[in-house]
Amino acid sequence: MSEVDITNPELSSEAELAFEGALRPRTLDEFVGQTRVRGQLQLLLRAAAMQQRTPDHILLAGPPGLGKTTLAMIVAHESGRPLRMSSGPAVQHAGDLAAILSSLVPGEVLFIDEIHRMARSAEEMLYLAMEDFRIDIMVGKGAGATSVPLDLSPFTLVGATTRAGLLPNPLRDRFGFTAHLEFYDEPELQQVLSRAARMLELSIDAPSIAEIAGRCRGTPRIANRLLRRVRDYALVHGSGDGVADLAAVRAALELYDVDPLGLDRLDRAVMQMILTRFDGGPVGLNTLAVSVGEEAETIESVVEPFLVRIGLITRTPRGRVATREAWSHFGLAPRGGHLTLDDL
Ligand SMILES: Nc1ncnc2c1ncn2[C@@H]1O[C@H](COP(=O)(O)OP(=O)(O)OP(=O)(O)O)[C@@H](O)[C@H]1O
Repeated sequence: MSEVDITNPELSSEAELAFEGALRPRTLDEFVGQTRVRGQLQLLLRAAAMQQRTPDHILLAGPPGLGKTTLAMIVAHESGRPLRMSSGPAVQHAGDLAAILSSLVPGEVLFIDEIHRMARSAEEMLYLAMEDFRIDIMVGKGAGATSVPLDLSPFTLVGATTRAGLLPNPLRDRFGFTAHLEFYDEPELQQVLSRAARMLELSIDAPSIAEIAGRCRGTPRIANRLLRRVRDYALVHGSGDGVADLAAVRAALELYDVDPLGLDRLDRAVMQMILTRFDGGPVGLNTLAVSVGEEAETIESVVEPFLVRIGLITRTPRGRVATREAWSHFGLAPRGGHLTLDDL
C-alpha cells in the first residue's frame, strides 16, 4: 500500500500488519467498544464452556478495520482453542475447503475472512459441515462418480464479511449468532488511541488524542495508522523525546491530507461526484460507482456506511442524496432538488 492512502480502512502493508498484530487486544475485556456484541459473545462462550461443547458458529459483519479479525482471535483465545485462518478468495473450489475442514483438530476455531467471496460449490459443502460436522467428497468422474461421506472434528466457524446481504440464506441461517459491528464513537477511539500510544511509548496529551479520534473515520485501524504518522512527525520535527502535541498532530494530518472529518480520497471523490456532477442527487449506486471508477461493492460496503453515519448522504428509494451538511462541508452552494435529513 502507498502510505498516502492513510484513511483507507482496507489496505495493509506488511509493516502495518506486524504493527496491528502487536496492538491487537487479546481478550474481550481489552477489546474497546462494541459493548453489545461483547456481551453477546461473552454469553455464548461462557455457555459453551459450561457445557464443554464447541461454541456456535459466529458471523461478524461490518465495514473493514472495525475488529473482525481481532474478535475471531479473541474467540479462540478466550475459549482456549487453536485458530485456523483462511479467507473466501483462497477457497476457490470445494476441494480447497475440504482440505481445510478435514485437517481441523477437535474444537478448532476456523476463521474465514471475506466469507462472501467463497466459491459457490464450497458454500454448499460448508452447509453440511456446519450443521452435521460432515462433508461428502466426490470420488471419480462422470457416471462412475460416487460420494463418500467424511466425518469432521467438531469446530466453530467464525465468518467475517463486509457484505452480510450477499451471503445466501442457507449459509447465514447456519450461524448461531451474527454480530453487527458499528463504527466507534470518539470516546471509544480515544481509548483505542491511548492504549496504542502507551504501547508505542509515545507521550501524547488528551487534546491531541481527541483530534486524531475525530479524524479516523470511526475506525480503529485508521486511528492506529494516523497515530503512527503522528509519532513519525513528532520524531522528525519534534525535540526527539517522543512527545506529540496538538501542533504536531495537526501538521501530520495536514501533510497526509486527512480531511477534518477524516474523509479519504474515495469518500471525497464520491461526494464531489454527487454534489457537482449530479447536483446533489439522487444518484443510483451503479452510476456512482462507474463515475468514480470504483466497484459498486466497495462504494456500498466501505464508503457509503461512513458517509451516511456522519450525515453527508442519505439513501432514498431513488438513490443517494447529498444533505445540507454535505454542501456546507465542501463549501458549495446547494443546487438542484436536494433533500435534507429533515425532509425525509
Ligand atoms: N475494539 C478494539 N479495540 C482496540 N483495538 C482495536 C479494536 N478493534 C480493532 N482494533 C485494532 O484495529 C486494527 C484492525 O482490526 P482488525 O484487523 O481486527 O479489523 P477487521 O475488521 O478484521 O478488518 P478487515 O476485515 O479489513 O481485516 C487492529 O490493529 C486492532 O488492534
